[in-house]
Amino acid sequence: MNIFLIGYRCTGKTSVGKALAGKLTRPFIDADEELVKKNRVTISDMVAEHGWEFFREKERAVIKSLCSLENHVIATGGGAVLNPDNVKDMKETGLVIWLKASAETIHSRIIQDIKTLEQRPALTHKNLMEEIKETLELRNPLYQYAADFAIDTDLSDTDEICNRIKERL
Ligand SMILES: Nc1ncnc2c1ncn2[C@@H]1O[C@H](COP(=O)(O)OP(=O)(O)O)[C@@H](O)[C@H]1O
Ligand SMILES: O=C(O)C1=C[C@@H](OP(=O)(O)O)[C@@H](O)[C@H](O)C1
Ligand SMILES: [Mg+2]
Repeated sequence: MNIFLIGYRCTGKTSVGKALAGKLTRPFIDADEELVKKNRVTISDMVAEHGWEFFREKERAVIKSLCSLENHVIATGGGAVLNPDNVKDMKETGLVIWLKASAETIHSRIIQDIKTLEQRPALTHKNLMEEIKETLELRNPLYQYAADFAIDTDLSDTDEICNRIKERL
Protein backbone atom coordinates (compact mmCIF):
# COMPACT_ATOMS: atom_id res chain seq x y z
CA MET A 1 0.00 0.00 0.00
CA ASN A 2 1.14 3.53 -0.78
CA ILE A 3 0.59 6.41 1.62
CA PHE A 4 -0.88 9.50 -0.05
CA LEU A 5 -0.85 12.90 1.64
CA ILE A 6 -3.63 15.24 0.59
CA GLY A 7 -4.75 18.67 1.84
CA TYR A 8 -4.71 22.35 1.04
CA ARG A 9 -1.59 24.34 0.09
CA CYS A 10 0.94 24.59 2.91
CA THR A 11 -0.61 22.00 5.18
CA GLY A 12 2.80 20.31 4.99
CA LYS A 13 2.25 17.47 2.51
CA THR A 14 5.72 17.78 0.99
CA SER A 15 7.64 18.30 4.27
CA VAL A 16 5.69 15.69 6.24
CA GLY A 17 5.87 13.25 3.32
CA LYS A 18 9.66 13.47 3.17
CA ALA A 19 10.06 13.06 6.92
CA LEU A 20 7.51 10.26 7.17
CA ALA A 21 9.16 8.33 4.34
CA GLY A 22 12.47 8.62 6.20
CA LYS A 23 10.95 7.32 9.42
CA LEU A 24 9.20 4.43 7.64
CA THR A 25 12.22 3.76 5.38
CA ARG A 26 10.06 3.99 2.30
CA PRO A 27 10.79 5.97 -0.87
CA PHE A 28 9.23 9.44 -1.14
CA ILE A 29 7.82 11.10 -4.25
CA ASP A 30 6.25 14.53 -4.59
CA ALA A 31 3.71 14.71 -7.44
CA ASP A 32 4.42 18.40 -8.12
CA GLU A 33 8.18 17.81 -8.27
CA GLU A 34 7.56 14.98 -10.77
CA LEU A 35 5.32 17.23 -12.86
CA VAL A 36 7.94 19.99 -12.94
CA LYS A 37 10.72 17.53 -13.86
CA LYS A 38 8.67 15.87 -16.57
CA ASN A 39 7.47 19.09 -18.19
CA ARG A 40 10.64 21.10 -17.55
CA VAL A 41 8.69 24.18 -16.47
CA THR A 42 7.69 25.66 -13.12
CA ILE A 43 4.04 25.42 -12.09
CA SER A 44 3.68 29.20 -12.17
CA ASP A 45 5.05 29.41 -15.72
CA MET A 46 2.90 26.50 -16.90
CA VAL A 47 -0.28 28.05 -15.48
CA ALA A 48 0.62 31.51 -16.81
CA GLU A 49 1.18 30.11 -20.30
CA HIS A 50 -1.45 27.39 -20.61
CA GLY A 51 -3.95 27.87 -17.75
CA TRP A 52 -5.18 25.71 -14.88
CA GLU A 53 -7.00 23.15 -17.03
CA PHE A 54 -3.73 22.28 -18.77
CA PHE A 55 -1.97 21.96 -15.39
CA ARG A 56 -4.75 19.66 -14.10
CA GLU A 57 -4.30 17.36 -17.13
CA LYS A 58 -0.56 17.11 -16.47
CA GLU A 59 -1.24 16.56 -12.76
CA ARG A 60 -3.68 13.75 -13.60
CA ALA A 61 -1.05 12.00 -15.74
CA VAL A 62 1.48 12.17 -12.91
CA ILE A 63 -0.92 10.92 -10.23
CA LYS A 64 -2.05 8.08 -12.48
CA SER A 65 1.52 6.90 -12.99
CA LEU A 66 2.42 7.29 -9.28
CA CYS A 67 -0.54 5.10 -8.32
CA SER A 68 1.16 2.16 -10.01
CA LEU A 69 4.00 2.31 -7.45
CA GLU A 70 4.04 0.23 -4.31
CA ASN A 71 4.90 1.14 -0.72
CA HIS A 72 5.83 4.73 -1.52
CA VAL A 73 4.98 7.85 0.46
CA ILE A 74 3.46 10.25 -2.07
CA ALA A 75 2.78 13.96 -1.50
CA THR A 76 0.12 15.32 -3.84
CA GLY A 77 -0.60 18.92 -4.78
CA GLY A 78 -3.48 20.64 -2.98
CA GLY A 79 -5.82 20.37 -5.97
CA ALA A 80 -5.28 16.70 -6.80
CA VAL A 81 -8.64 15.77 -5.23
CA LEU A 82 -10.50 17.95 -7.77
CA ASN A 83 -10.25 15.07 -10.27
CA PRO A 84 -12.43 12.12 -9.18
CA ASP A 85 -10.15 9.73 -11.11
CA ASN A 86 -7.23 10.78 -8.89
CA VAL A 87 -9.33 10.14 -5.78
CA LYS A 88 -10.49 6.75 -7.05
CA ASP A 89 -6.94 5.65 -7.93
CA MET A 90 -5.47 6.86 -4.63
CA LYS A 91 -8.17 5.15 -2.58
CA GLU A 92 -7.67 1.92 -4.50
CA THR A 93 -3.89 1.84 -4.24
CA GLY A 94 -3.13 3.35 -0.86
CA LEU A 95 -3.97 4.91 2.45
CA VAL A 96 -5.02 8.54 2.07
CA ILE A 97 -4.12 10.98 4.86
CA TRP A 98 -5.60 14.49 4.98
CA LEU A 99 -3.36 17.16 6.50
CA LYS A 100 -5.45 20.06 7.80
CA ALA A 101 -4.72 23.60 8.95
CA SER A 102 -6.75 26.72 9.67
CA ALA A 103 -7.04 29.44 7.02
CA GLU A 104 -4.88 31.69 9.23
CA THR A 105 -2.10 29.09 9.48
CA ILE A 106 -2.25 28.41 5.74
CA HIS A 107 -2.11 32.14 4.95
CA SER A 108 0.93 32.71 7.11
CA ARG A 109 2.79 29.67 5.70
CA ILE A 110 1.96 30.61 2.09
CA ILE A 111 3.31 34.14 2.38
CA GLN A 112 6.45 32.98 4.18
CA ASP A 113 7.37 29.99 1.99
CA ILE A 114 10.06 30.83 -0.56
CA LYS A 115 8.59 28.22 -2.93
CA THR A 116 5.23 29.99 -3.23
CA LEU A 117 6.29 32.20 -6.14
CA GLU A 118 7.25 29.27 -8.41
CA GLN A 119 4.80 26.73 -7.12
CA ARG A 120 1.57 28.39 -6.03
CA PRO A 121 0.09 30.77 -8.61
CA ALA A 122 -3.21 32.42 -7.59
CA LEU A 123 -6.23 30.13 -7.85
CA THR A 124 -8.76 33.01 -8.02
CA HIS A 125 -8.86 36.76 -8.52
CA LYS A 126 -9.66 37.32 -4.84
CA ASN A 127 -7.21 38.48 -2.18
CA LEU A 128 -5.23 35.63 -0.61
CA MET A 129 -7.26 35.23 2.60
CA GLU A 130 -10.57 35.24 0.71
CA GLU A 131 -9.15 32.77 -1.80
CA ILE A 132 -8.05 30.38 0.96
CA LYS A 133 -11.41 30.53 2.80
CA GLU A 134 -13.48 30.15 -0.36
CA THR A 135 -11.34 27.35 -1.83
CA LEU A 136 -11.22 25.46 1.47
CA GLU A 137 -15.00 25.55 1.63
CA LEU A 138 -15.22 24.09 -1.87
CA ARG A 139 -12.53 21.48 -1.35
CA ASN A 140 -13.11 20.32 2.24
CA PRO A 141 -15.85 17.84 1.25
CA LEU A 142 -13.50 16.40 -1.40
CA TYR A 143 -10.63 15.97 1.08
CA GLN A 144 -13.09 14.47 3.57
CA TYR A 145 -14.40 11.93 1.06
CA ALA A 146 -10.92 10.97 -0.17
CA ALA A 147 -9.28 10.57 3.23
CA ASP A 148 -9.00 7.54 5.48
CA PHE A 149 -8.16 9.88 8.36
CA ALA A 150 -7.16 13.49 9.04
CA ILE A 151 -4.42 15.13 11.09
CA ASP A 152 -4.47 18.75 12.34
CA THR A 153 -1.16 20.46 11.69
CA ASP A 154 -1.72 23.93 13.21
CA LEU A 155 0.03 23.29 16.50
CA SER A 156 2.54 20.55 15.66
CA ASP A 157 5.88 20.46 13.93
CA THR A 158 6.69 17.96 11.17
CA ASP A 159 8.23 15.47 13.58
CA GLU A 160 5.16 15.42 15.85
CA ILE A 161 2.87 15.07 12.85
CA CYS A 162 4.88 12.04 11.63
CA ASN A 163 4.62 10.46 15.07
CA ARG A 164 0.87 11.00 15.13
CA ILE A 165 0.55 9.45 11.67
CA LYS A 166 2.68 6.47 12.73
CA GLU A 167 0.37 5.90 15.72
CA ARG A 168 -2.58 5.68 13.34
CA LEU A 169 -0.93 3.26 10.89
N1 LIG B 1 3.67 21.70 10.76
C1 LIG B 1 4.23 22.80 10.29
N2 LIG B 1 4.57 23.80 11.12
C2 LIG B 1 5.12 24.94 10.65
N3 LIG B 1 5.41 25.17 9.34
C3 LIG B 1 5.10 24.20 8.46
C4 LIG B 1 4.50 22.97 8.87
N4 LIG B 1 4.31 22.20 7.78
C5 LIG B 1 4.76 22.91 6.72
N5 LIG B 1 5.24 24.12 7.13
C6 LIG B 1 5.82 25.15 6.27
O1 LIG B 1 4.84 25.49 5.28
C7 LIG B 1 5.45 25.66 4.02
C8 LIG B 1 4.84 24.71 3.01
O2 LIG B 1 5.17 23.38 3.37
P1 LIG B 1 5.01 22.20 2.32
O3 LIG B 1 5.50 20.97 2.98
O4 LIG B 1 5.60 22.61 1.02
O5 LIG B 1 3.40 22.14 2.18
P2 LIG B 1 2.50 21.60 1.00
O6 LIG B 1 3.28 20.56 0.26
O7 LIG B 1 1.29 21.03 1.70
O8 LIG B 1 2.15 22.80 0.18
C9 LIG B 1 6.95 25.45 4.21
O9 LIG B 1 7.57 26.70 4.40
C10 LIG B 1 7.01 24.61 5.47
O10 LIG B 1 8.21 24.80 6.19
O1 LIG C 1 -3.98 23.78 -4.32
C1 LIG C 1 -3.69 23.73 -5.54
O2 LIG C 1 -4.56 23.78 -6.42
C2 LIG C 1 -2.26 23.60 -5.92
C3 LIG C 1 -1.33 23.31 -4.95
C4 LIG C 1 0.12 23.26 -5.21
O3 LIG C 1 0.75 22.26 -4.40
P1 LIG C 1 0.94 22.38 -2.79
O4 LIG C 1 -0.37 21.94 -2.19
O5 LIG C 1 2.04 21.42 -2.49
O6 LIG C 1 1.27 23.80 -2.48
C5 LIG C 1 0.39 22.97 -6.69
O7 LIG C 1 0.03 21.64 -7.00
C6 LIG C 1 -0.40 23.89 -7.58
O8 LIG C 1 0.00 25.22 -7.33
C7 LIG C 1 -1.90 23.76 -7.35
MG1 LIG D 1 3.80 20.32 -1.78
